Amino acid sequence: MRCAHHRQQTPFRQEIPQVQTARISQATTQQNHKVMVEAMQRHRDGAVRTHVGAYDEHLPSIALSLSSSSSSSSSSVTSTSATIDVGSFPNAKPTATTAASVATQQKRYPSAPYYPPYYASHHRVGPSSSARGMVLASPPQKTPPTARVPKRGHNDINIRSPPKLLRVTSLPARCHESRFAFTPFALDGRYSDQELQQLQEMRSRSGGYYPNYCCSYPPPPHPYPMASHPESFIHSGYRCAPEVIGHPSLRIFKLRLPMEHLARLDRILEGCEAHAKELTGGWRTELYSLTQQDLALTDIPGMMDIAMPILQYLSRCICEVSHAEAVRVDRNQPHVLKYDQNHTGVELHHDRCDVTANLMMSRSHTYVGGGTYFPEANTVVRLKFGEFLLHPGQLIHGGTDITRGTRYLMVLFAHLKK
Ligand SMILES: O=C(O)CCC(=O)C(=O)O
Ligand SMILES: [Fe+2]
Repeated sequence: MRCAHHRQQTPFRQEIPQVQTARISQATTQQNHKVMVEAMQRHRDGAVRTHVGAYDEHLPSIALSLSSSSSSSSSSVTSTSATIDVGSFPNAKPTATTAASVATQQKRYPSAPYYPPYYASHHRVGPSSSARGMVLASPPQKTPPTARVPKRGHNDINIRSPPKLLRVTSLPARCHESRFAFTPFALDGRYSDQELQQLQEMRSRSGGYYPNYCCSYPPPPHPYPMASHPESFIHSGYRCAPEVIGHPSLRIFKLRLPMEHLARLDRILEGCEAHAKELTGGWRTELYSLTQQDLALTDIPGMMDIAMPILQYLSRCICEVSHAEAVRVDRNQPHVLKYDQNHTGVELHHDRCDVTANLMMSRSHTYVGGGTYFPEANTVVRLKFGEFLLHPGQLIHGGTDITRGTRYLMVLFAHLKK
């Protein structure tokens, strides 16, 4: 049965990597600010939340930076402040702050030349003289502010529609003495305030990525680690700690099938290839609209019996990482997806399910290229034989092209029962 909408293309997201690139390469220009604001306006509809007062480059696709500092000499920077019109958002009101995580950062890196980027008190946040506007600016600081935690509700602003950049001004500042700028984030509602704080925690670990690092970003003390709070769980004697890919809030997990199930993967592939030979279209079953070579195991006699232990294992893992009691799978699940020279990859899209499982059925030496690309994690995940990925179906991802060989995945679209 054809299910044209199961993988949904999301064209507005596809442009985001460009925005990211623009920010990395030329984020110090006013033009870039404009580009980003326009991008934000283009890509966001409905409720947009602008988070004022924190840098975060770990939201590459949703954090659109309007602030910048560029080295004009070894000891000075030019920072930019801007005016945002919030007059058209009558419901603008403060919400929670992320400053607690700034304090945590300071504790963690006490000797680093790290200045908490923002506190509400450094900004003049409030209606400007033009009644319709809100001026966000921060006076230079003579001394680095000490860690302190503003009350919740200081420096975030909720708005109902995208902000409008009215004016950008450049202000001189002394490096390591002050820092003033701000960063509106456009958030799409999937992030809670708590998650925002976690995201904020990661900011200083990406030295080099953000162009301002020269001034106040300490070098990362260690590479971006696995989850700070890895979720581990036990299955039939197995202790399994999923590796977290990207930021934990993205909920991308890499796991492995137990060894005893691996041989089943080869048997399933043999069954699929034999079955495809019998079909007029071969692998071209038109099960889905974006991926082009898929076979539903339910259509191949005997296959579900072989796949059942794997399916159960995947389901249990999905339950564990999602805190769900049970999973329900769609029709045609699991299915096997084949990439070869006729179908090399799949564009950015999201899957119409709560959790997607992608299980690698090919050995790494049998193909070149290929991987699961998550723009929000800025990562291409390459699985080894028997490894599988769990990710929210709604998280944008794509399959990067293979350039040689054949890459098979077992894919499961799952819905959670809580
Ligand atoms: O090729 C991949 O790794 C991703 C496949 C995918 O996104 C899908 O099957 O929906
Ligand atoms: Fe997908």
